[in-house]
Amino acid sequence: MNERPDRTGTPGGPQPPRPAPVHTVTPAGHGIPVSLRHVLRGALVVVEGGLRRAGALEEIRCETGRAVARILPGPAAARVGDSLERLHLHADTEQITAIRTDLETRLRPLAEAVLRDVARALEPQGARLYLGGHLGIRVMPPQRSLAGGVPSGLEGFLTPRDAHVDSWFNTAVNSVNLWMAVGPVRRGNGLVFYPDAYHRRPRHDGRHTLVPGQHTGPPMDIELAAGDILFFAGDHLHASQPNTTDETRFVITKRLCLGPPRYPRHATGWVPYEDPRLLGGPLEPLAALRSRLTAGGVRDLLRAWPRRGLPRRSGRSGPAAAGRAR
Ligand SMILES: O=C(O)CCC(=O)C(=O)O
Ligand SMILES: [Fe+2]
Repeated sequence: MNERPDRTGTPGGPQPPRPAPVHTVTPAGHGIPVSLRHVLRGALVVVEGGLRRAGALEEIRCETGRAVARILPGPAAARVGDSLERLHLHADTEQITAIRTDLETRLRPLAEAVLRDVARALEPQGARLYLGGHLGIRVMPPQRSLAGGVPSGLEGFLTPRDAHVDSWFNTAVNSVNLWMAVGPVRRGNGLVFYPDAYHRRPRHDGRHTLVPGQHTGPPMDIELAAGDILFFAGDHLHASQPNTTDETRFVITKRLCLGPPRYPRHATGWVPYEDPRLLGGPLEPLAALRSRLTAGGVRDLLRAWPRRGLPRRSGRSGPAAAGRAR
């Protein structure tokens, strides 16, 4: 049974998650039939094989294989081979952490290309889309294999992140999460959602912790095949499922905003979203301006100024530069 840290106000204590209701769509020749409005109303939508478009899944897995070969001794890397799900059998926690960190740099251009491709392929949304600077490389080994000095600050990336809403951190409230399965996601190593809590604005402690005792409704989990992309509203209450399976779970996350980003007043950070029309041209340096010229963007400048002067343009360059949104 999956044990979850339980801050949620489920009467009678923690309940095992039930399968979440998801809408499954298949990309067709003309594009990806997903309405982001529907997602922002709370729907969980799976785009079957979305990451296989343009061979992205294979490229990501190959690049990951190269990271494994750079960090593990030859024989261990050979034993991992194509089976990234078995990484924890041949790499210790420190090595997995190093591979994950390496991938934050190596996979960034590819993940950005996937996001641009998906945004282009989506059915017309009736509003401009903005591309999030966030990149999440989420390599989650089975809990029982994590040993020794598990580094802090990697909750949601290497170790489980408790129930949260993404905009408590740095994302916009109108942001949609693209949770892209690089390997299979099982019940027992994925995400849990609390759909009843969506739109109820669950209270948090001012940082990233849910105030206990609130009604969140029952937890629901999901299963994905390698290559599937789950679209969900980042402001769904959700949590990592502590990995009780025998497989390392590997997911990459990017984000899209429907319309100009709106940041909540009490966010602890800020992440840029870029106007794709300006990317790749002379106006590219202005691509994140729309998200900078928001109350959240200005608050972030004021927060950052005394510490490090004016920040650079955006989080697109440099590993984990935009701060890690959860
Ligand atoms: O993958 C996980 O365990 C956490 C994911 C998450 O919180 C997110 O994508 O916002
Ligand atoms: Fe999250």
